[in-house]
Amino acid sequence: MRVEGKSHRTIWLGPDRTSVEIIDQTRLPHRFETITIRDVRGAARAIKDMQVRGAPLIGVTAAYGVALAMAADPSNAHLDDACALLRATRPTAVNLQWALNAMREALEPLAAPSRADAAFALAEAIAEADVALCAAIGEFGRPLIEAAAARKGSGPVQILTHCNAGWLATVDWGTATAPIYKAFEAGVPLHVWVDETRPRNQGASLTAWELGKQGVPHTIIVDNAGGHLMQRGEVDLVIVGTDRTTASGDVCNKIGTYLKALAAKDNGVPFYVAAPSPSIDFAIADGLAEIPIEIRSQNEVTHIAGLAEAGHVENVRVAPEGSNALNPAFDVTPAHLVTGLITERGVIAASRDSLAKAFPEHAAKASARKG
Ligand SMILES: CSC[C@H]1O[C@H](OP(=O)(O)O)[C@H](O)[C@@H]1O
Repeated sequence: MRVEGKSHRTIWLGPDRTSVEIIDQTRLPHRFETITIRDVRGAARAIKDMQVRGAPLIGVTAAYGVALAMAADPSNAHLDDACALLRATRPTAVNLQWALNAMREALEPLAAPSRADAAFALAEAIAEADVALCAAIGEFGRPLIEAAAARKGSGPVQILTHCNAGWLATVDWGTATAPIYKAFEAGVPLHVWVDETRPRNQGASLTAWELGKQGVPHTIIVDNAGGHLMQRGEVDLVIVGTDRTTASGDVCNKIGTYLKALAAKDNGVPFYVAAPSPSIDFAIADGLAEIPIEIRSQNEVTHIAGLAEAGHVENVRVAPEGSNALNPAFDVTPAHLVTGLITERGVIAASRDSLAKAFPEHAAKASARKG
């Protein structure tokens, strides 16, 4: 998307084509800083420390990480080590596994000397495919917002979103924000309620920054205000992202998503999930039982990142010394609470049959693997 008049993607090849540039998202919204990743360890660190985050972008960064590894040492042993290092960074977003499997399947049959060029080409193709997937999600999701505007008759469509499933979480457009950007560009009057999304505030720090840069009207709210607004008719629809959606339509997303889905169900508010196919795990059905939930540092709960007077970003303690904290980074929204999945192939029901019909090749591949 455009930032300060320039078109920006979240990840791109360095000028020497043997390094990768990323936006350091831990510095936003206070500082727009890019960093250069020169090896697979740098890629792994960027994912684990959430300098890059968001399911699609995690997958793309891992793909480039494998390419950097092949540039250093294209041996089978190093390919295995690189994939293991990247796989261990964050467990929940299935895009990471999807990207690593795609890289491995493409590279293993190749002779070592040709692997680096092939790996960079595939990583770039995965990045470009993400842009197209998200743009398609935007086009299929836009009519949902237009229909809400028509139902309202007057006033902006009130959309609530959680965490950051914006262009910062992908290569461009975002997933949940893609329909918002497309509708906004089409002139649909809209306003976005931005869940701050504790503990890392991806909403307040990233989604609000994105929307502000694109001129989209928005208001930051505390996570616990969403149900209150829905009860008062202030939310026309909810659109969120996903880190892993199962073959039966269960949706794993940032912690707090499930509570928004419950409030939406109780108030008759449509609850949509923007779900590109690399974020769908066709190999599993039961999200609660089968999706690994990342448990992150207690410090993310006991401290909050802010901009010090001196201009640097620092963590400030908000909890007493000695208090424990538990920090599950994701939760699972069961399919029956999901109004629809906005995919790159259309808006579909959150059900096994709909997913298998929309993505028959993926369902067949998963079924064949099960034997
Ligand atoms: C477009 S998927 C973005 C998805 O990823 C976020 O998690 P994190 O910031 O921890 O990577 C959040 O669950 C978003 O919905």
